[in-house]
Amino acid sequence: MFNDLSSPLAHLSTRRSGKPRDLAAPGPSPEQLREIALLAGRTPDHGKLAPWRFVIVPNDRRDALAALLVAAYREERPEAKRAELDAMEQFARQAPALIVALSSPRTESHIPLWEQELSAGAATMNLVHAAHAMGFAAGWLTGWPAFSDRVRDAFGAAPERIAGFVFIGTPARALEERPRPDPARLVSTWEG
Ligand SMILES: Cc1cc2nc3c(=O)[nH]c(=O)nc-3n(C[C@H](O)[C@H](O)[C@H](O)COP(=O)(O)O)c2cc1C
Repeated sequence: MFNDLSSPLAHLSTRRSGKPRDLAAPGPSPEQLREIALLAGRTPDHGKLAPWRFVIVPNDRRDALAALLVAAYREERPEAKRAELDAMEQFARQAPALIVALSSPRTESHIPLWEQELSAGAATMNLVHAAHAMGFAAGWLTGWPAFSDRVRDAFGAAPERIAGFVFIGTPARALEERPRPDPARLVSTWEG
C-alpha cells in the first residue's frame, strides 16, 4: 500500500509521488491549495530568510500558462516540432492543481547560496508532504519550463529560480513502486 496515512512513520515508509499526467479529480479546493502552501512555509532555513515562495496557478490561468510555455519554447527553439509544442501544452494543463515553488535567495545575506537552495528544495518537498497529508498525491517536475528565464520571469525575477512545478490531484491509476536506493550504499556508519 502506498501513501498510508495511518501514522507519520507509515506515511514516510510508503510515500510515493503521483505522476502528474496521471493525476485526476478530485484535487484540492482553492482553500486547501493555499493551506498546502502555508504548511510548506514550515521548513528549516538557516538565518530565518525563508528563501523560497510559492505561486498558485489557478485553473482559469492554465490556458495562459500553456500559451506562455509554447511561446517561450518557440522563442528558444524556432525549429521546434509540433510534438514538442504539444508537450509544453500538456505540461501546463496536466493534473487538477498546480503550485510553482520558487527558490528566492537573499544575495545580500551571509548565508551561503547553497544553503538557501537546499532549503528551497526542502520547502518544495514539504509542499509534496502537505498535499499527501491532505489525502492527495503530488508530483514534482522541472523539465524545460523550470530552466527558461522567460517562464521564470512570469513567476518571479532573477536571482529567483523555479525549484519545481508541484502538480496535485488523485492518482487515476494504481501507483507503482520505483527503484529505491540500495540500503548498503545509502547508509553507512562513520568509523573515523
Ligand atoms: C528537483 C526535481 C525535479 C524533478 N523533475 C522531474 C521531471 O522533470 N520529470 C520527471 O519525470 N520526474 C522529475 N522528478 C522526479 C519525480 O518527482 C518523481 O516522480 C519522483 O522522484 C518520485 O519519487 P517518490 O515516489 O519518492 O516521491 C523530479 C524530482 C526532483 C526532486
